[in-house]
Amino acid sequence: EPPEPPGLAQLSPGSPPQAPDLLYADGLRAYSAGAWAPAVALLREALRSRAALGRARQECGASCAAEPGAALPSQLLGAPHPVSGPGVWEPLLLRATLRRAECLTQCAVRRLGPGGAARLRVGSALRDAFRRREPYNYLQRAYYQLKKLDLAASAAHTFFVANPTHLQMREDMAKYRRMSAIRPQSFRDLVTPLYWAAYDTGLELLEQREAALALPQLEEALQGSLAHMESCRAACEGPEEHQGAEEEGEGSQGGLYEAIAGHWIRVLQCRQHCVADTATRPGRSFPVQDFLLSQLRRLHEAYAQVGNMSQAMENVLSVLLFYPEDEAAKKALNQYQTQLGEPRPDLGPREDIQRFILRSLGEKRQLYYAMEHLGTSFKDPDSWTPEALIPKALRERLREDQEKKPWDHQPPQQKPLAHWKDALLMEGVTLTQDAQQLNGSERAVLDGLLTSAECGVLLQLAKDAAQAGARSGYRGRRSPHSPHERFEGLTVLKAAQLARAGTVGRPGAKLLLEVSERVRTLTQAYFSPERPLHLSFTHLVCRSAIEGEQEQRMDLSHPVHADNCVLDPDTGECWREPPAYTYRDYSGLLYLNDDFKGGDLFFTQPNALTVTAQVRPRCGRLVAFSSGGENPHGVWAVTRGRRCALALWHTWAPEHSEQEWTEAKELLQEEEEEEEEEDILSRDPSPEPPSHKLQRVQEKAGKPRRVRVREEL
Ligand SMILES: O=C(O)CCC(=O)C(=O)O
Ligand SMILES: [Fe+3]
Repeated sequence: EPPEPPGLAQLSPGSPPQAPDLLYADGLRAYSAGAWAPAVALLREALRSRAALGRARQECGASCAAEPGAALPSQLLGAPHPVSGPGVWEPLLLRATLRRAECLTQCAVRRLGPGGAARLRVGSALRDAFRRREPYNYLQRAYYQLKKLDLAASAAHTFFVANPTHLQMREDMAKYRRMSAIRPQSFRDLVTPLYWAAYDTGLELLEQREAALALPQLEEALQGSLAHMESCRAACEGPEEHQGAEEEGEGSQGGLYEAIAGHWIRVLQCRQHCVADTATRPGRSFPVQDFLLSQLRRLHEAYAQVGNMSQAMENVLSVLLFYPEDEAAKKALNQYQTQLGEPRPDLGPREDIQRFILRSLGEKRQLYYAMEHLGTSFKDPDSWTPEALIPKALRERLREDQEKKPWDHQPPQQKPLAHWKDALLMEGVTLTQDAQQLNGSERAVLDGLLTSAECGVLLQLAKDAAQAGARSGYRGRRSPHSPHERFEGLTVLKAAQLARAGTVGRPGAKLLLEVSERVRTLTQAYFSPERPLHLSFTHLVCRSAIEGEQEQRMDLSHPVHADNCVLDPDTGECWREPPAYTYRDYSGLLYLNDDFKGGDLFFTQPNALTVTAQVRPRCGRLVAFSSGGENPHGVWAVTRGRRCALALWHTWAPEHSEQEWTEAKELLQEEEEEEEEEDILSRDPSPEPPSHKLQRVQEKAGKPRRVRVREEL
C-alpha cells in the first residue's frame, strides 16, 4: 500500500497556522515514507505553528486582562461597603469570568481564524514531544538525507543539547563533527532561550573582572528570564496543562465551586512551577537554585564595581525583598548608602522584581491554604518563602518530610555551569549519565575522554612500569583491598622518572600528565566553575584477578567507602577526619579498558549496602563525583583479567595541590624532544553517515510508525 501523500496542500505561507498536531503527524508520515523535503517542510511548520499559538495565547491573555471589563473584580476588592451576603459577589466574579472567556475566544478568532480557539488545544503527547525537542531529531535526519549538512548539524545539536544522554544522537554528533564540510558555527542551538547565553557570558565576564561589559549581559539575562517566566505562566492558562485532571479526580467529581477551585489551584501550581522551568537549563534535570536572586546579587555587585550606586541600591533592595534579613545584602546596602552621601528615598527595589514577589506571595498563600484545607499538594519551588506565610500545621509536616532522608535533604546543587557545555561538546566528550540518572546529587559519567589509541598508550605504560617493578623485586604485591587480586599503582612522578631512565616510553608519561589535566578541567567546568580545582593526587591503578583464587570468592575488589570521610554504615554518617583524606573535594576515575570480568564501580546508600547505581568501566569513560558521604562507592571483585584506571582526586585547597605533578612536568620538559606521537594519537578519521535507526525499524516492521503516531497524538 503506497503511503498517503503528505498534506502539503495545507502549507501556504502567510496563512494562519494549522494545528501543530496535524502538521506533526503529517510530517512524521512523510518522514516514514522517505519523503524528506515534505517532511522537513511539515516539521518546520509544526514548530512554527506551535510557537505562534503560544504567542497568541500570551498576547490574548495580556490584552484581555487589560480590558476595561476585566476591572470588574476590583469592584469586589474596593467596594465601599463590605461585599457580603448571599449572591453578591458570585454574579460579579462569574460575569467577569464570562467576559474574559468571550474576549479570549474573540481574540483567538481574530488572530488565528475561525476555529482558532479549538486549535489552541495541543495534546499532552505532542507537548511532551516538543519539550523533548523530538522534531529536531527527525529534522536532522531528513536534512542529512537532503545533503543539507549544516542544517542537519544545527538540528542535531539542538536536539542533543536537550537530550545529552541520547545514545544514538551521541554517535551521530561525533560523526557530524568529523565531517569537514560542516562549518563549526552550524553546531548551534536553535531553541534555548537567549537569556542562558547572556547569563553565561555575563558570568564569564565577571570572572574576568569586566563588570562594565558584564552588566548589559546580566540585565539581558534577567529581563529574558522574567519574559520567559511570563510566557510560561501564560501557557498555564491554556487548556493543555490539565490533561489527566479527570484521572486525578480533582474537581471533576465536585460541584461548581469545587471544580472551579480545583482548576484554579492547578493553574496556580503550574504558574509557580515556572520559576523552576525558567531556571532549568535545557537537558538538565534540576533548576539552578535561587536563579533570579543570584542574578540580582551579581547585578548589585557589578553596579557597585562600576560606581553606579543608585542601580546598585535598587538591586540590593531587590535582594532584600527575597531575604529581608540577609546580612551580606544589608551590609552592602549600608555601604552603598554611605557612598551615595545624601539619603535617596526615591530609590526602591526594582519594579519588575517587586511585582514578581507580590504576585508570587499571593499565589503561595492560596496554595498553602488549599494544601491545608483542601488537601491539595504543593511543592514550593522557592526557599525564600517567609515562614509566616506557611500555616503552622503545615510547617511541622514539611519539616518532618525533609528530615526523613538524612543523606540527601539538600537539594541537588546546580551551580552555574558557564563553560562546561562547550568544554564537553566541542572536545567530543559527552555526558552519559547525570546525577539524576545515577540516583545521586553530585555524580556524572562522561564518555569520550580518550581515544582507544590513548588508552593503549596508558595501558602499555602501566605494564612497562609493572615489569620494571618486577625486575627490581616488588612484583606480585597483593591488593591492600583484596587477597584475591594483585595491585599495581603508578604515580605521575614515578612515571616521569621511569621515562627519563628509559624504562617506559616518554609519550606514555607525558600523556599521563596531559590526561590528568584534561580530567581536572572537565571536573572543574562541570562541578565547580566558580572555584578552581587542583589535582591533589593522581594514580594509575591496575587490579588483576589472581588465577585459581577466584572460586567462591565473596569479597569486593574495593570495599564501600567515601573518599574524604570515614563512613559509618550503621548511622549513615561520614566523619570528615583523619585517617580520611579530608581535603579531597571531587573524585574522578578514568577507565582504560573493559576486557576483564567483574570490576564494575557501584554507588550505595550510606548504609554501604543498598546499591543505587553501577558503572561499567570502558576506555575513555570518566566517573566523577563529589568525594563526601553523599557518594559511598566500591568496586565489585575482578574475577578475570586486569582492570586499569586512572584515579584522580581534586581539591579546592591550593596548599594540597600535587607537588609531584609539577616535578614530573619539569622532569619531562628538561630534555624536550618533539616525538612523533601524532600517528598513535590521532582520532579515527573515517566519516560515516548518521544511522537511520528509525528507517531500519520501519523496514523490518512495515509501517509501525504511522500507527504509533496516531496513538501518540
Ligand atoms: O577504581 C575504581 O573504580 C574506584 C576506586 C576507588 O574508589 C578509590 O580508589 O578510592
Ligand atoms: Fe574511592
